[in-house]
Formats: sequence, C-alpha cells, structure tokens
Amino acid sequence: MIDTTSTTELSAKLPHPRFRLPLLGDILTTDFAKPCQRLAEQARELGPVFEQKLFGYPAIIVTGVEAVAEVNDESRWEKHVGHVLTKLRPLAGDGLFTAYNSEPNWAKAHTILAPAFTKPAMANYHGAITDTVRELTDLWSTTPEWIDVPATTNKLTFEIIARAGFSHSFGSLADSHSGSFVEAMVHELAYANRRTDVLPLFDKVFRRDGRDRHQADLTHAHAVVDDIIEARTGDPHRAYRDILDLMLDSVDPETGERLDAVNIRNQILTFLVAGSETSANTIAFALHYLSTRPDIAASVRAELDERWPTAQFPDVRYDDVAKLRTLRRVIDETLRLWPTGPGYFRRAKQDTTLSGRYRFAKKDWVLVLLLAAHRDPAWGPDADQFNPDRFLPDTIRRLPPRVYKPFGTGPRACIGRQFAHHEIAVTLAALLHQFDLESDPSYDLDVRETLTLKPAGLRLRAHRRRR
Ligand code: HEM
Repeated sequence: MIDTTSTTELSAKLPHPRFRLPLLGDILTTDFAKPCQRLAEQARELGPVFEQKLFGYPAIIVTGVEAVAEVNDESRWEKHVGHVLTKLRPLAGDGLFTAYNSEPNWAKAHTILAPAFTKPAMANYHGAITDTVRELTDLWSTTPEWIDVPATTNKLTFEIIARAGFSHSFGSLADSHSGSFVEAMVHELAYANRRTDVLPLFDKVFRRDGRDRHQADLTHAHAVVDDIIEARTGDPHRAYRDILDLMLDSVDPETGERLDAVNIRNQILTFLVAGSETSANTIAFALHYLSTRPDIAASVRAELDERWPTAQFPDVRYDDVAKLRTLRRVIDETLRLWPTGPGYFRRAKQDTTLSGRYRFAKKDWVLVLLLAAHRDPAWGPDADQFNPDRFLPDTIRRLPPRVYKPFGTGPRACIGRQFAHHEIAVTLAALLHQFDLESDPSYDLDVRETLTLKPAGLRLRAHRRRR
C-alpha cells in the first residue's frame, strides 16, 4: 500500500511473509484481488502485528486483540486517512469520512450532523425506510427467478439514504437501468478501489481511458448533487424535512458558521458512498446465513411472527426495531464475521511503542484488519463459525473487550451506525416475515473485495410464506 506519510523505519524486526523479494517486496504472497482475506490468513501464521511491503512501501497490519485495543487508544493514536480513503477525496473531498483530522470542516460538520444520527433521530427516517423496503418486498413477490442479492440490496440502501437524507429518489429499485448518476457513482467507487496502483506506471500505461471516464463521472456526480442542493435552497416553501435541510439551516455553535455549499455536496456524496454499500452487503451476508441456516432463520421468524402474526406486510413501528433481539444478534454476528468495512487506518499521535516492542514514530500508520481481529482466537474455538448466540447477554460478557469494532473507533467512528442498524433490521425483518428464502445449492460463499466486502454471486429465490 502506498502512503507518503509513512516514515516507518522500525519494521526490520516485524514478522513479514515468506518469499519477500528485493525491491518488489511481498508481491509473491499478496492477493491483489482479495488482499484483506489474504492478510487475514497471513495473520494466523505471522501473529498479531506484522508487516507487508510492496515496492518499498511498508504497511503494518494489526489484528491481535491487545494490539488493536492499543491502537484504538485515542490518547496515543488517531484516525489516519489512509491510501484507500485518499482515493475517494476527488469525489467526497472534506466530507466526514475522508476529511483530515486537521481540517476545520470535520469538527464543524460533525457537530452539525451528530443530532441527525442519534438513535431517537431514526424515528424521522423510519417512514422512508419502511416505504422503500416495502417496494423491495413487492418486487421480490413478483420475481420468480433467482435474485442477484448484493445488486438488489445495494439499490435498496442507496435509495434509502437518498430518500431519508435528502428526500430524493433515484428510482433505482424500480428501474433495472439504475440511471446515470448511480452508474457514475458505481464507476467512481470501482475507480477509487483499483489495487493496481501499487504497480509503478501501471495506470499511466494501461488506464488512460479509465482516467477520462473518472473525470466525466466525477463532474456528473457533482453536478447532480449541486442541482439537488440548488433546488432546495431556491424552494420558497421549504420546511425542515431531512438531513439536507439540517445542513443548510444549522450554525456551528463553536464558530457561528454554516457549512458551505461545496462541503454540503461532499457530505451528501459521503453518505451515498459510506452509507450504502456497507449496509447493503451486511444485509446480503445476513441473507446468505439465514437462507443456509434454517435453524437460525426459524428463531428469527418466531420472534417476528409473535409480533406480526398475520401474513400482511408487517406494520414495523420505530419502537419495534430495538425489541427484535434475536434479529439483532444475527446482525451483530454478521458484522463480526464479515465486517463489510474490513479495516481502518490509525496513526501515531507521537513517538510510541506497540505491544511493548515495536517502535513507531509520530505519523507512522497501521491498518487495523477487523476481518482478522474479529476472528482472533480470543473469540473462542468457533471464531470462524456463524453463531449469533455468542451475542447473548450471558456470553457477551466473556467476549474480548474493545475489539468488536465494525463501525470503527473514537470520534471518527461511523456516524451512521444507528442508521445502518435500523435499516438493516427493518429490511431483514420484512424479508424474513414475508418470504421463505431458497438458497442456491451450488453456491459457495465468494467474498469479493471492493472498498467493502461483498458476497459475490449470491443469489436467492424468494417464495411467499404460506401460513
Ligand atoms: C453496516 C454498515 C456500516 C458499516 C460497517 C460502517 C463502517 C464504518 C467504519 C469502520 C467507519 C470508520 C472509518 C475509519 O475509521 O476510517 C465509518 C465511518 C463513517 N461512516 Fe459508516 N458504516 C456503515 C454504515 C454507514 C451509514 C448508513 C452511514 C450514513 C448514513 C455511514 C456514514 C459514515 C461516515 C460519514 C463516516 C465517517 C465519520 C467521521 O469520520 O466523522 N456509515 N463507517
């Protein structure tokens, strides 16, 4: 991984993969298509802290329970806008996700936006969420063939955040051609995610078309969002409706300033990027387990049927969602086994040590690989198994503290956590209440890595439940 801010000179003693080559580094042992899954395998062999080096650029990978807890300590470490995130800067600029810690707009936007993401605030979005999920179940009711699950759930969550966040529909669920904006966003994410950029000159030689397309997509995405903002500011009958209104109307109590138009555009694009694929793929992973583990699906359905005994689309009220404890454990366990944001970057705030023996200079950075940390042996001998019961109140106390971090850590942790839980729960509740899910017997879980982890090729058939 390339990052110009890493000044690590300390890594000679860190374990690293075998077959390291001069100059090229660990190229023989790197999986460029599934880098996080390969690193998670290597963690089993190399231990809780190790180094991967490609073309002279080192990356320190942290996976062990104690080491993760150490780098999560805000007094010594902080968020690092790592290489993967800087590639999103052309799209989302100083939006919350990609803002540098030093940028004043982060604190300003965080203060203004925090009230929109509290648990009680979810009541404001509940209607938009249930309406959109209802459209999905209507669609599945009339789809006898196999359903491409990640494609559908991605359209769903994109639509939910657009409707709840800025009262706009891209019509992505209804239309199989999801429209030029959604396509531009998908291309942008794919562009930001190319792994080939560790290969010197690869882009210059092979990717000229890609760069032209990237510029066009970027301009288009910015123009569409600018139009939405302009239409709202010019609306003489505007009343408070959504997150866009909040951003337009609020003043930061610290500075007395408002968010400027470019920053508001960056935040909207940030929510679409950070808040759609992550939730969508979590729903997809959960559906994979629920369709292949009838025992677990039955316990979730028992909880749902008790609350909504008739066959009608369930009248899920805002207050119901927090009471679906069995379903919640399924979601928690899905995010443990497959944290759809597979890791996050941290950097040292000052010269420091890790695990009592590795020295780090100020600004040296590490990647916390959640995919491995969430399966550390400290989770027990069944750490690789899907077992929602590990989140039962009695067993939860025995789990390793401070290492379950699917939403990141500290002040830069996910602002959309409650939103994600709410939309995922409503979606899974409605789908399980309405349908029996037939899994494809030939499917083996194939996890593809883009900016997120995704169960690639997952398809299901949905049969209306008979009661
Ligand atoms: C299951 C779903 C989700 C997962 C697994 C997830 C995961 C994460 C993680 C790990 C981070 C920290 C990144 C870092 O430290 O660099 C993060 C940050 C963030 N997420 Fe999420 N996220 C999810 C859903 C959402 C949703 C629904 C939204 C918006 C509606 C959202 C908006 C954000 C934003 C704005 C940040 C940056 C916060 C800041 O730095 O101030 N996320 N998310």
